[in-house]
This record gives sequence, structure tokens and C-alpha cells, in this order.
Amino acid sequence: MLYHNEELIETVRRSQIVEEMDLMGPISDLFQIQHTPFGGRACFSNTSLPRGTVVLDAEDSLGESISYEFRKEVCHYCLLYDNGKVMKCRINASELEPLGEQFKGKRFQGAGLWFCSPQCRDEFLRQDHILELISGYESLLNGLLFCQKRGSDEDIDEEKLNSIPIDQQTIEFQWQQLADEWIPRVQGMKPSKKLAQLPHMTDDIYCCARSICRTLFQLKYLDPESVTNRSFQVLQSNELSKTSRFPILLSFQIAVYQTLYILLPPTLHSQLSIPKFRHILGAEYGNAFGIWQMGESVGDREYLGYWLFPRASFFNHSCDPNVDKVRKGRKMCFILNRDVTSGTQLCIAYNCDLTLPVSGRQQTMKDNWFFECMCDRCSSELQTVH
Ligand SMILES: C[S@@+](CC[C@H](N)C(=O)[O-])C[C@H]1O[C@@H](n2cnc3c(N)ncnc32)[C@H](O)[C@@H]1O
Repeated sequence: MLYHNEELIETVRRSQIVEEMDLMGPISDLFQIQHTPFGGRACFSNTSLPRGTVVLDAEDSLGESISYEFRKEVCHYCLLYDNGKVMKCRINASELEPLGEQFKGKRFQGAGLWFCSPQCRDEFLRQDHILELISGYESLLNGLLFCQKRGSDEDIDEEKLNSIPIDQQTIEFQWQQLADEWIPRVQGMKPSKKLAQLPHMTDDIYCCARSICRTLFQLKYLDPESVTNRSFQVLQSNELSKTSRFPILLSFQIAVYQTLYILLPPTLHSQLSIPKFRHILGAEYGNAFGIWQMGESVGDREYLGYWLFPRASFFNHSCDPNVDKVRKGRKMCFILNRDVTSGTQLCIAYNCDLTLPVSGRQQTMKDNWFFECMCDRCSSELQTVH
């Protein structure tokens, strides 16, 4: 029942923001968001712009996920990756003491954070309210260690789980069941009994829970009127397309939610709700940018994780993009690779091999991004093919 109310409030709030989105200031002075006949909303230049123009400099990521495999090899502040070298700098409990008493006398595991230098560690620690995020991370890490020690007798048949057809009704039913049965059963339990309800935490569940923990933390302190927050609230959710393609994801999402529900400390637990959680994950599917190793060619670089930039999520894909995306540390820059006239749609390339013939590109977009590419290049090449 509670969940229905929460969902209704979220839906009304978001639809108000969608209306307000048109009235609010632009994401950039150089382009505006407009609706397209196909492909939803997209970015269009306000004026003629020369090649090399930075149309958007995005530093306001909301949530980032470093793959488990690279958790010690990527700096958790500047995202440096040094060819597989383990980052040497970690946080000690003594460094946290000036920030608060919370970890005094407790065994602190380092919250799963690694940094390339004391400077990056200090920058990370300088963020407002950072102890809340560190407590969340530390609790998730302790949960992972607990699960590794406890082991699992579950034998997950991925193939079987992925063959169960999923539609919107199934998704709603599963979440409703969690809200009606699991949450009321667990919420009144003592902490030790609650811990026994923790689903087996795989590496992927751990990484996803960390990323959501970070997003909840950032959303808690983000100005609700900021363009970043408003953009985030109206991001397209790809929950249904992704979950129906990979049905196993539904049980995965529920396990991540249960993990967060049990492990998040009160300051972040208060930020967790099913509609918010579903919007965060639904927005990540199809909007997140890959965090790639820098300085290597496309075929040779490591995929280190992903992050979300709400303001940069309105760029559509084109197989002949006029905007290049370049990561500079914690920042994503979007730079014109040619001159454009006023009113031109500004497009980036999503992760796709643009040297493939049109059939291959169409298949890649369908398989990885769940849409039929209608970019100018595909449209004209498809006309020639048929
Ligand atoms: C990152 S979002 C881009 C913004 C999106 N158009 C919106 O309204 O939120 C990606 C989604 O935009 C649409 N899209 C992007 N590029 C497209 C293209 N070349 N052809 C058709 N649809 C496209 C698809 O629905 C895709 O899932």
C-alpha cells in the first residue's frame, strides 16, 4: 500500500518537472533540448558554431561504478588507471577522526576506496558530509566480507532465469511483493536477525549497491532546483527494455535493493525508496557513459566502469557524430568535431563500431542500447540498401 503512494507521488513530481523542464534555463548556452519526431528529446545548436567548440563540460556525475575487477587499480577520485598497478593510497581511521567520532575505536576496513595520491584522497575527504558516504561504503564492504565468509549454497541457473519472459506487469508484481511482504517482515527485526536476511552478495551486487549508495548520497545534498537534479529526474528510464532483454536482472535488482535496505546506515537508509531506486537504475540503463582507460585505442582500452551525467544524457546517437566525448579525469567534455550551423542536431556516438556496415550498426544499437538507430547516416544507407 505504502509503495503505491510513494509511486504516485514520484510520478506526479516527475511530470511536473517535465513541464518545468521547458521553462527552466538551458543546460548549455550553446544548445537547447527539443523533441524529435523519432528518438525522443535531443540537443540542437542555438547558433552557428566552429569545430573545436566545447558544447558541454560536465563535472556533475551522479553515481559512478568502478568494476570489481578494477576496484584497487582505479583512483576513486580522479579515475586514473595506471596499467593495472594497484593504487597505493588508502584512508586510515585516524584521517577520519577530525571529520567526526563515528569511526573512533571501530575496526575500519578502508571503505573499499583506493587513491592514486594523498592529494586525491584529501580532495575526496574534503567533500561535504563525506562521512555519510564512507559509512555507507564501509557497511557494504562489511556485508560483502560477511557473505564471503558465510558462503552460498544457492546454485543460480543464469540460463534458466534469463529465459523467463518479463513484461511490465511482472516487474510491478515483484516490486509490490517486496513492498508488501519482505519489507514489513524485515523492518522490525533486530540488527543481527536482519543481517541473516541479507541476500548472497556477489561482486556485481556489491558494485551496483555502492553506485546506488553514492547516488542516494549525492541526491540527498543536491539542490533540487539545480539543472543536474532536474535533468536527472526526467531521464528516460530503460528499465523495461533492459530487464525484458535480460530477465535475470529483475532478481538482481531486488537483491541489490534488499542489500541496501539491510546495510545502509540510517542517514542514507532514509533516502531509499523503491520508486527512487528503480528510477536510478532505469536511468543508468541506456544513459550511463562508460569509464574507459585513457590513452589507448578503442579496441585496446579497458572498460573500468560507468558513470552517469544527467545533463549530458540528452545527446542522441549518430553513426556520423558531430560531437566527440573526451574524458579528462573526473570530467566529460563534449567537443564539436566540425563546424555546425544554427539548429543542427548535436549527436555523439554511443559505444558502437562505426566502421560496420549499416546492418551491423543497427544490430549493435538494438542489442546494446535497445533502439533502432534512425540517424541520418543509417536512414540514407538503409534507403540505398532497400
Ligand atoms: C541517452 S538517451 C538520449 C536522450 C533521449 N532521446 C531522451 O529523450 O531522453 C538515449 C535514447 O534516445 C533515443 N535515441 C538516441 N539516439 C537515437 C537514434 N540515433 N535513433 C533513434 N533513437 C535514438 C533512444 O530512445 C535511446 O534509448
